[in-house]
Amino acid sequence: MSFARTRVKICGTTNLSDALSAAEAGADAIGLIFAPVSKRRIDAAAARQISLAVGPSVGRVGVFLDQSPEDVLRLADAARLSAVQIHDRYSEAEWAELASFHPVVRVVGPADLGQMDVPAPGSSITLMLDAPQPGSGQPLDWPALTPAFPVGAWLAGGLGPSNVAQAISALRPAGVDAVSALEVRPGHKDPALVRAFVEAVRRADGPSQR
Ligand SMILES: O=C(O)c1ccccc1N[C@@H]1O[C@H](COP(=O)(O)O)[C@@H](O)[C@H]1O
Repeated sequence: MSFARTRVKICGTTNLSDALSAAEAGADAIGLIFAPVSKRRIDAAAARQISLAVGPSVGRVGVFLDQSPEDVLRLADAARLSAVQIHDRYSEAEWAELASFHPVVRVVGPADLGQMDVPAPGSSITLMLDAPQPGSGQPLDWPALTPAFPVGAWLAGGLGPSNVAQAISALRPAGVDAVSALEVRPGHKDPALVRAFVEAVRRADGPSQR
């Protein structure tokens, strides 16, 4: 499958104002983190209010770590999510079950590349490569990962306005995802950095894709 332009997800959204500025900047999706360990955690009621407010053209991706598939399904419904992003290791049966209800972003690390089957085009599972410590702002060694990076996968890990073009040029991901580099403090975005990030992605895509 070829992609018209690199999709952009602004993750760790905890409040309506940040959600609306991400939408206004042109983000394709916002991320709502339910992982109990996160400094950017949001509850289902607040997430639902944001989901309903951003409108139909902005995806709402729930982010989960150390949570069961049952918890994911319950929160996805309560928060009106359009997709779920999973940082856990589930069984093949659990992935299939989850993917029968929601589009799934399955997060993998550099060590997983080449060790697993890549979802077939049209599958409801999309891979996302992230750094081993999610949400830590640590970039990966993109040139070293180029040969193994799966077609159609998304990229996260230490991305921001100043380095996303380099990452796109090395790996040509279907989408990019960022948190730490866009914040004034955990859970609170700098709208200027969010705008700069979206603009940097659009510039990296080239004029024909804008
Ligand atoms: O950001 C978090 O707190 C977090 C916690 C648990 C799971 C995932 C989390 N964030 C994810 O981390 C990557 C990128 O983060 P960064 O840009 O390197 O700070 C992204 O996939 C977030 O969804």
